[in-house]
Amino acid sequence: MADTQSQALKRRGLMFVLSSPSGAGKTTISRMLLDADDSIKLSVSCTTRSPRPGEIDGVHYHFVSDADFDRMVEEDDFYEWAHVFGHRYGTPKGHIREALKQGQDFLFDIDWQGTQQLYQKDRQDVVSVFILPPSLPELRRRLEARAQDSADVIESRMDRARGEISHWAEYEYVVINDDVEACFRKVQEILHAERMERTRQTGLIPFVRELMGS
Ligand SMILES: Nc1nc2c(ncn2[C@@H]2O[C@H](COP(=O)(O)OP(=O)(O)O)[C@@H](O)[C@H]2O)c(=O)[nH]1
Ligand SMILES: Nc1ncnc2c1ncn2[C@@H]1O[C@H](COP(=O)(O)OP(=O)(O)O)[C@@H](O)[C@H]1O
Repeated sequence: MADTQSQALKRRGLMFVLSSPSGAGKTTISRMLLDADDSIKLSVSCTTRSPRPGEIDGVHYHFVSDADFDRMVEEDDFYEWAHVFGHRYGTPKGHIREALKQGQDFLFDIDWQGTQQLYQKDRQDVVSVFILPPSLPELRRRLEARAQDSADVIESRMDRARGEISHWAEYEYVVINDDVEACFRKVQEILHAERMERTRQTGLIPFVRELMGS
């Protein structure tokens, strides 16, 4: 039987935010979600940090110079931006607002500062999820196993982890990333449930009118 709700009813898109201390697994979970779900697109951020091995410009980040970032700030091209780990990161405005109206969902891998800015601008469209590591020693193991940062960068990420974790209660959902598959399924369930949230389903009013014959 056709699923009327997912096929026919119009829906406003949502801004699905994943935050965590560095190394807790938000990039891994984001990639699993993007692979599994054609209806959500990554909001590709700009950053002044250098690419890690395997990162592709325009796919994982737009890697920009300090001067380019300055120009984008001046021209008001960012939806939100913040200083993180001595670099700047920002969400380019692009066509996000227009696309949300058309029902497009966006995934944001951003920190707590960016999440606060989205809350202030578009609270009703934001669904926020904080990913916690099972323990701090495990967080360190993951940063070391990722093997993409020098020892002093790992130290500085560990130093900042407590500060980032202290923002956990500003998020609507909190998931512990112990087993990666289990964590992914929980995050996916949150996304599926939030798509059904009544006020996002803009097609419900005409549907119910017709259902009731008025
Ligand atoms: N506010 C904000 N934070 C961002 C943005 N893009 C990435 N971040 C955050 O910057 C932090 C550092 O990201 P990254 O250098 O990729 O390291 P990671 O934490 O190991 O993935 C993470 O907390 C990201 O969520 C953005 O556009 N805006
Ligand atoms: N549940 C998990 N168990 C073990 N290793 C994990 C788990 N989730 C992620 N990892 C690994 O930990 C490292 C950091 O994950 P990553 O997704 O890059 O974190 P973040 O984007 O939050 O910095 C990666 O090497 C990743 O493969």
